[in-house]
Amino acid sequence: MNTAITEIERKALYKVIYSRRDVRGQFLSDPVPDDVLGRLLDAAHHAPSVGFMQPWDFIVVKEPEVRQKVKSGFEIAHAEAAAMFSGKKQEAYCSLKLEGIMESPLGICVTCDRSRSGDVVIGRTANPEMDLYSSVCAVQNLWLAARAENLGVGWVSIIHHDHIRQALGIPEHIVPVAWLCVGYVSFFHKTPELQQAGWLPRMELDSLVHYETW
Ligand SMILES: Cc1cc2c(cc1C)N(C[C@H](O)[C@H](O)[C@H](O)COP(=O)(O)O)c1[nH]c(=O)[nH]c(=O)c1N2
Repeated sequence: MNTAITEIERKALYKVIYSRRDVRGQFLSDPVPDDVLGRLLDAAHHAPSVGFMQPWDFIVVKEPEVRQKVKSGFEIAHAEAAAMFSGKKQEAYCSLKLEGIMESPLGICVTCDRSRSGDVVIGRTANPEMDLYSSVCAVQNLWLAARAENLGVGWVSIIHHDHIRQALGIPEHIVPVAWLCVGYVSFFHKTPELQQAGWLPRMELDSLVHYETW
């Protein structure tokens, strides 16, 4: 099998990477077809994982009542976060739209089972957090696959994980990693919304790349 990537395929991949956005306020209520959802989850499941541990589970949530429980958790953590800023920064924070939990027709919670393949895992012996990073790789695969399907994804982390655990009945030994709002969108912003709002600019790549030593 020829596994070389063609120029058209390469361009498509970079288009997906550069046009992926964190979506908060542009969700449409159109349902996500099951075959499309299946492709997203399968893309996530093909992420790299430490020792091939595949520590993830995916909780697919369509019911508005369940999503409302998650939204309530966001509201609590959002109020706490607002109190951590002051003055103009607080004003700016409060003006940001930072979730689309009820607007998106679908929520997907990505988790990490830290005990999935026993105590000793290849690649995780010196750095036990590698299992969590693996679940984050699954999130990124899902995010990019969604963009390729013209679906928006928004990661909502302004919520205490125990709240998600309770809302979704997640067992004690499983760690919630991400709540993702998923759905079709009216449009994709060209640049990150936080950049557009003047919160932070994109840093110069040159300032972040070091050669040989720091
Ligand atoms: C781990 C993690 C956690 C969060 C995010 C991202 C990641 C990686 N982001 C999205 C984040 O704000 C966004 O990715 C950046 O602003 C860059 O924008 P684009 O993703 O390029 O559109 C995010 N966005 C948001 O509105 N509410 C949130 O709680 C979070 N939480």
